[in-house]
Amino acid sequence: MLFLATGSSFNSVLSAKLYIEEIANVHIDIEEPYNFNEYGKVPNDVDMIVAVSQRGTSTSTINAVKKAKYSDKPVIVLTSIMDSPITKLVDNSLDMGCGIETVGYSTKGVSATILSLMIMGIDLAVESGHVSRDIANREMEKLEEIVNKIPDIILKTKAFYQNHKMQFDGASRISPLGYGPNVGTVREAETKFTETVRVPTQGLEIEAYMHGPIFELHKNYMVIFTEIENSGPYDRSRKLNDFVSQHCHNVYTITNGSSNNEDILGLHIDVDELMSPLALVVPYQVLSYLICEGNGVDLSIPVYSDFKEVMGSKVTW
Ligand SMILES: O=P(O)(O)OC[C@H]1O[C@](O)(CO)[C@@H](O)[C@@H]1O
Repeated sequence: MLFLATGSSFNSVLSAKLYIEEIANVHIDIEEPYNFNEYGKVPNDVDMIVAVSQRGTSTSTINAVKKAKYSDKPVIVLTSIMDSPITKLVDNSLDMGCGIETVGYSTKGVSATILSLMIMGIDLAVESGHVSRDIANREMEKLEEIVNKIPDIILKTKAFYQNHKMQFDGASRISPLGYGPNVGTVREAETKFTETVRVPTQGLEIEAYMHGPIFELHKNYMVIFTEIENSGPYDRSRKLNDFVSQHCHNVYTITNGSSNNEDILGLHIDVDELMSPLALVVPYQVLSYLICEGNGVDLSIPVYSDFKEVMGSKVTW
């Protein structure tokens, strides 16, 4: 499958990619739509192209759908606005069901995109005979359990922020780090912090961080690890965490596990690693909001009011 998505939608596909690949036994490529338009080709072995655009107005994703339609592959759209411009280009659009994102910065849309994609993966797995209906039902229950935990995750994140308010509000550079499916989570942390908090942020996979970016580490910067207990790379992430902590005063961890360490936000949830971005993205969203509030960032005032018009990055309708 080839996915076309940008910004938070790209990050959401990246967050769900490993789960879909595992449950439905498919391979997924994700392309930035602009790059696809300028340089891309649809590989012969692609069976389906899925364009993801929450609001359905991103110019590059719309143009990518136009180009994708020249291939002989089916093209579908996943969006939250079922009469948005992108939906006019295809016969089949799927509603991610979250409605209009009133805050302007993709938040519930990210959770809805990740959840919709995981449900699509389960449906695909059943339809292709890769898993039984019983297994699919159990997977759906697991997703529901995560969604039900979101209010508690929000509360825990708020308490964690209050304990470290000075550090979060004063952060001058943030490096959210993760691995596996949570590379999508930390990419979204990067998008959310830069869009809203507006401090330099780079979300990276732990091993990629070791190959260059770590050398910018300063004792006053902030590093946030994103960890799933008992996952394959967990020990390696802890080891890097220990190393980084020797050189930086503000090192925190967001984990599904529990901890008495005040620098660890333990969500205390039982979650499959491949589903975990659905839960672990929430603390980053809440922290973005709280830091904005703490720093007096008024999100209703656009930073560059003429940007979209000058660059044509969104279509108006
Ligand atoms: O999913 P959409 O609606 O195509 O938007 C993609 C991205 O465009 C933005 O709205 C602006 O770049 C981001 O907030 C968002 O992640």
